[in-house]
Amino acid sequence: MSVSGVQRRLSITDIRAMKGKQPVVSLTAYTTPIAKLLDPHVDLLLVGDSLGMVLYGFESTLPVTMDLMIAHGRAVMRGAKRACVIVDMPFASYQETPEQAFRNAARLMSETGCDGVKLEGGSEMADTIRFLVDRGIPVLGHIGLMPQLVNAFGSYRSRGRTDAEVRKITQDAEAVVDAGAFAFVIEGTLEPIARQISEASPVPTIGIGASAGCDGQVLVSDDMLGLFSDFKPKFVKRYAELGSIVENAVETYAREVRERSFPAPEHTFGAVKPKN
Ligand SMILES: Nc1nc(=O)c2c([nH]1)NC[C@@H]1CN(c3ccc(C(=O)N[C@@H](CCC(=O)O)C(=O)O)cc3)CN21
Ligand SMILES: CC(C)C(=O)C(=O)O
Ligand SMILES: [Mg+2]
Repeated sequence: MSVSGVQRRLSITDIRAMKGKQPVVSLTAYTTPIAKLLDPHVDLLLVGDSLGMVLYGFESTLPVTMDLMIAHGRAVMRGAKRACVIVDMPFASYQETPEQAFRNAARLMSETGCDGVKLEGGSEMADTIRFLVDRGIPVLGHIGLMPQLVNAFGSYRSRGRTDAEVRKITQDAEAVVDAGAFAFVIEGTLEPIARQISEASPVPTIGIGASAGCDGQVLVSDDMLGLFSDFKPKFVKRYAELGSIVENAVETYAREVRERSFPAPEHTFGAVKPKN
């Protein structure tokens, strides 16, 4: 609560201060109604570029644009009263130069009102992260499996299986922390490495497919709610089966329309009483 008594959203300082104290609870949100439902229960709402695959049916996150991220960022902000809101920087909006990254990150911040941005990359993005942080844009890092690199890696296979990968991920964690990230996502990484990185990190790590060794967890909401099932990675736990619930509801509706039992008199304006 602020002095005015109006409830304020958690800041990036609040999130960073959770290190060593309590787990950071995070889920993705792309729309106002879902943001409203999740907001009271999570610390951080992530407007992920996964929306390209989940909402738009793209085969990867690469076709996602700045305009899409801004539209969904604005939608989520309208539903968030308590949670910190972070918006993903889409592919090709930050990799060119730190200046390009600043221009686009600043648009995400000013046009959505979000609290910070997330970008994928380790040591190769450290200068960019530092450039943004120094200019007032909080950055959530993202290392390990980086979906925007799917064409370079050829798959969404978990990371940390070779000594070279372990060294690279460990260096990436250090680089992202040194560059000033307030926290970072570790995706698709074997437990021992994720645990070791988390123990060494002064800022919270937020895992997805990266074990309970991380300081917090994030999942794609549609995955954990059973709404998205084009693929089901090993790390997803289904907390609900909303897909089946939707199927059953639509099946019943279709049957009732075909047998003319819907709409009933209670759904009808000026209903004509049946003659007996
Ligand atoms: N709905 C959704 N959930 C996600 O977690 C997610 C997205 N979309 N889009 C962006 C990336 C892509 N992600 C993915 C996509 C597929 C697998 C997957 O199928 N993993 C397999 C192993 C694949 C392999 O070995 O080649 C698994 O069993 O976990 C994992 C992460 C994670 N992110
Ligand atoms: C799953 C999270 C970390 C993400 O980057 C996304 O949803 O795009
Ligand atoms: Mg993402």
